[in-house]
Amino acid sequence: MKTFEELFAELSEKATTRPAGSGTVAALDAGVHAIGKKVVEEAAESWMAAEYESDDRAAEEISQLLYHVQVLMIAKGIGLDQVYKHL
Ligand SMILES: N=c1c2ncn([C@@H]3O[C@H](COP(=O)(O)OP(=O)(O)OP(=O)(O)O)[C@@H](O)[C@H]3O)c2ncn1[C@@H]1O[C@H](COP(=O)(O)O)[C@@H](O)[C@H]1O
Repeated sequence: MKTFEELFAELSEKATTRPAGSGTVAALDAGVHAIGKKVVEEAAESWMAAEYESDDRAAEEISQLLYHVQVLMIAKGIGLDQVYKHL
């Protein structure tokens, strides 16, 4: 288990070190357009799971949404503080 901040630190490190086999590196290489499509896809899956599936399934889809949102942030060079200042 990891926190939102811990995942962001892990993904940021992967973006810098670019380890072989990293899905995050592949997603970053695919670009903002492709990452954005994944964000929309996972948002829709979160919505559907919340309406029609168990709370645990909804939580799983939401975790995937948060992951892809973080990848989008890293692709754009947007840090956590830049987002948090708007909360
Ligand atoms: N938390 C996640 C995470 N959540 C979602 N995903 C990706 O998002 C996809 C979402 O699942 P779906 O079932 O919707 O995907 P799919 O449509 O079948 O998959 P694709 O064909 O789109 O890949 C997963 O297949 C993963 O590719 C994640 N990929 C990685 N992480 C974590 O990110 C860290 C770095 O991962 P790597 O960069 O792969 O090392 C690790 O801690 C991982 O646990």
